[in-house]
Amino acid sequence: MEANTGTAPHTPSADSASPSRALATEAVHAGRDDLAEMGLHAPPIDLSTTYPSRDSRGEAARIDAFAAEGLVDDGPPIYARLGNPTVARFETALARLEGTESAVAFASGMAALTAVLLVRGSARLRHVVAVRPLYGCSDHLLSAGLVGTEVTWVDPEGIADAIRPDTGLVMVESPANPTLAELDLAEVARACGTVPLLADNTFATPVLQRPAESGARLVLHSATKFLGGHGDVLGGVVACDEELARGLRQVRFATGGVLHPLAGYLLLRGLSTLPVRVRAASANAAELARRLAADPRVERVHYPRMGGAMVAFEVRGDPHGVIAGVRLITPAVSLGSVDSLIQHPASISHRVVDVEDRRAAGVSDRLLRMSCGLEDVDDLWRDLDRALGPVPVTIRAPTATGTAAAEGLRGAARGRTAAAN
Ligand code: MET
Repeated sequence: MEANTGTAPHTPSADSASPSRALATEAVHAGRDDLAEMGLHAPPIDLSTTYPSRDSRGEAARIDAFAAEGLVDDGPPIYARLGNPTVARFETALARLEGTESAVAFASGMAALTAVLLVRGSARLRHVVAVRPLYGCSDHLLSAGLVGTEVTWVDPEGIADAIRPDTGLVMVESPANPTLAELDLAEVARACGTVPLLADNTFATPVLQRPAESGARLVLHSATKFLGGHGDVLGGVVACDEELARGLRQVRFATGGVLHPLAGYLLLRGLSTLPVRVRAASANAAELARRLAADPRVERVHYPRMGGAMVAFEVRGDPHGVIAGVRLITPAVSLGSVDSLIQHPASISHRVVDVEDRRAAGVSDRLLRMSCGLEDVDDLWRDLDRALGPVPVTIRAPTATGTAAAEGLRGAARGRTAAAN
């Protein structure tokens, strides 16, 4: 049971006043700074749905403050939909890793994105400017206008011109799901002017990139992926300034897409190994990207300049055959686990995107997306090699096309990734 000690574990920025510490240190200590004082080592899990209080007048005032302004104080949360101390530890830690004032956690990445759209929409800023590709369900949520938004899709160069008086958000993902295309986030942020930029940082993680340092006001994660890291917890989180966080807490309270405390515990635990996992998985991905780029059965390889655990590649043969052929690598959607996963975006992660839009965004029907885990790289290659099938005698040598892909592969070929620097 999490004790309500007055150390405000459910105040997201509770330990943001501590001096700047390196990412590896924050990963294992942030969100846990009060534990020694409490006589604990492992973070406690608070499963309470409600919190007793004999002070109804005080609770009324606190509910007013929370509902009207998203304000959190040092007291217990009243009811689990307002907040939870275990979840707040994860929020504190993630905000520290992303270098933001606050973070607000949700039941999933899609619940987190929905809350952002609702916050902006409630200020009558319903228009969103977005750059493809995004994760398929993010694209679908915007395109279908399911929460009342209207989207204008643009190339990065078209962002400034697409902004209107009612634009409430610019949304990008870099490296993008699933093509791994990279954007210059500082340049994108400049093009946004005063409109908040939301950067989906799920693929990079704060280990490789901290979008807030480049001017993104909102940093989105599907926490299900690298933050959790073990494929056993669903969650989402937005790292941002406290002003936006208050709006997000109000929406979370009103709509109920809260993160379960056990998930909060697992995500906090996942963060402690995030830097080590991302670096090890990146080394595997860089090596596989290099081997794939040299393979005649592969048409094109996409690997980000910044490195990372994701690699995408277009096969000359049948992509479904590769999915059916892997034995060590798990043929499943999702990413960021300790074990390797592979999926066919046109069939799964980007199925809900209109086929023409999908192809125009570079998501070809022959594209496969692999999330590299921590296995031995030679075992992974043996599995991929077998799944790719026999080498036809007549086919050409592969090429790495696209500037990011080509640059990334040159980096990979040198055995260099951003994570290793
Ligand atoms: C339900 S499909 C996708 C899940 C996850 N966001 C992915 O890109 O793999």
